[in-house]
Amino acid sequence: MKVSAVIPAYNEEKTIGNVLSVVIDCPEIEEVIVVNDGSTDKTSDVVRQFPVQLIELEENRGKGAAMKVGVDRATGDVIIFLDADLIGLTVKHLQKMLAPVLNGETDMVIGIFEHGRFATDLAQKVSPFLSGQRVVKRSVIDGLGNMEMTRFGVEIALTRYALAHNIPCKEVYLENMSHLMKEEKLGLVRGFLHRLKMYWEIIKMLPRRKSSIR
Ligand SMILES: O=c1ccn([C@@H]2O[C@H](COP(=O)(O)OP(=O)(O)O)[C@@H](O)[C@H]2O)c(=O)[nH]1
Ligand SMILES: O=C(O)[C@@H](COP(=O)(O)O)O[C@H]1O[C@H](CO)[C@@H](O)[C@H](O)[C@H]1O
Repeated sequence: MKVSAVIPAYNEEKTIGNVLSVVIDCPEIEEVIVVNDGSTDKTSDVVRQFPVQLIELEENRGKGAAMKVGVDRATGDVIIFLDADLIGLTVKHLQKMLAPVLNGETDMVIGIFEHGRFATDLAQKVSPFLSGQRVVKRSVIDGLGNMEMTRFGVEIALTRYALAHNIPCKEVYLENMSHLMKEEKLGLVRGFLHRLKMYWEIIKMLPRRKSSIR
């Protein structure tokens, strides 16, 4: 099975170089596609220093849309999605995530931070289904109709789709990995406001409760 990496990136000039230097060293990954989701920093300048494909979106369209654009360009049967702000990524992490799909054990893998940093470990312990580190068979993604609308709800949408269709899914632990938090990127106040917006985008993808009014 051919593996494509799809990396959505919005203002990640500080971290995307380290992520790409590891991803291009992973022998199982045959193509790497970065989708610059309307960044206003030097994300694209950094990406151009690597032998990867770069797709530029003129405006910010949200994470789910950036991922969909990347999937549409990708030619692999298996897609590994990675965030561009990872800290501590290694080739071993990538191989640990890829193995269960490549050996036929499962159709989706979710990578969970472990022993990285307290705050990011805790977030993923509480809500592992939000993690952006995923390996997914293309056939699964193709079934998800609304990916481009989901923004930060994309992971919940993927997880819900897998549950609804009995698609096998496995979690693997990614030791000593973390990511930059919104508050670290944007400052406490702006970061927190962006966090609230993200939670709203996630909530919108949750199933609606049936009305109790008869
Ligand atoms: O509108 C957005 C928001 C985020 N991202 C990317 O999605 C990944 C996960 O985002 P994260 O949870 O780190 O949120 P952020 O802190 O970037 O808001 C990162 O690679 C971001 O650059 C994106 O492509 N478009
Ligand atoms: O960990 C979380 O609470 C959020 C927000 O992370 P930050 O610490 O604000 O970067 O990030 C996760 O959830 C997002 C929505 O599902 C995903 O898109 C991210 O990949 C994931 O890291």
